[in-house]
Amino acid sequence: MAPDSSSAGKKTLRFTKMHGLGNDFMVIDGVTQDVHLTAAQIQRWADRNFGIGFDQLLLVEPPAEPNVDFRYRIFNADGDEVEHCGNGARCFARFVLDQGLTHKRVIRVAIQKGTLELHVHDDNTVTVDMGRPQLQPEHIPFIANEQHSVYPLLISEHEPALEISAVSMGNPHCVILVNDVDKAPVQALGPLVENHDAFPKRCNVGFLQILNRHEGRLRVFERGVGETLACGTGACAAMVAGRLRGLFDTNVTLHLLGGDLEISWSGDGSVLMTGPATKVFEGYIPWNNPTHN
Ligand SMILES: N[C@@H](CCC[C@H](N)C(=O)O)C(=O)O
Repeated sequence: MAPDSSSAGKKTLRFTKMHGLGNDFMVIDGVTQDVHLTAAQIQRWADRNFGIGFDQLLLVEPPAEPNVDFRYRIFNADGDEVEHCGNGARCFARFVLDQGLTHKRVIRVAIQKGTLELHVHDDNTVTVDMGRPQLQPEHIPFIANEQHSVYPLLISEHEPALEISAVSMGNPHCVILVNDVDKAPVQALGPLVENHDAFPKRCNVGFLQILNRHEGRLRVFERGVGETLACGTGACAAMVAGRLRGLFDTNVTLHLLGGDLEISWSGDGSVLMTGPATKVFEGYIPWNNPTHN
């Protein structure tokens, strides 16, 4: 019998552990469970030694507006709520189908900024319409006087400025072209760029190696997490950066540490992302609903 997961007093919370190419998630059904989370609680669960361990926590809630099926909220491992998560969106779609929360194969979901449409295919991959990239500096946000596809970013007085692209996929991304991702200084540069003054809301930092017009390799140092095995919004931002520089065609396969994503962008309109979503296990965790203390 399942432990008592009712939300009155000190009980348990039902969750599912999932991943999209190794970018891993604790996914919580906030439709049938009454869930209120604190940043400290999320940090404890995210801990890979003392908690469940994950890059992001995904909270699925009933819709708050018409014409959408659900609302889905995203929290980084550091407890901050963020705007968007591409790998998480695919896992969200699999989750609501697996849990019987919907039978639809085309699902509309509200995120912090706007609405996503997700298509679940027969092979269980999911295509997500990730929306239009935003390039105006004030929308990223990025400090610059005018919009360019490449900006100089000074990290140290003693080093030449980095050449970066700044892209919002709803969340802020900085994309740096490198010759070989295996040798990219991800751990050294990642935190410096993530917290650079030019990105007032911090940023996710992508290191992109172009292989040819249809293929690239990508590593991402994620805001609020560190390097992850894959980043869906990061892959879309890398596609946009590569295309703005004239280096990618419309359909590109991006090889991430955890596997491949297919990204399409015509140079205008929405970016489409297709990839897998995998369930690992379901569990219950002791939980004291903070609103019932
Ligand atoms: N892993 C994600 C992105 C999650 C949010 C990101 N760390 C941020 O702070 O914006 C993805 O697959 O897109």
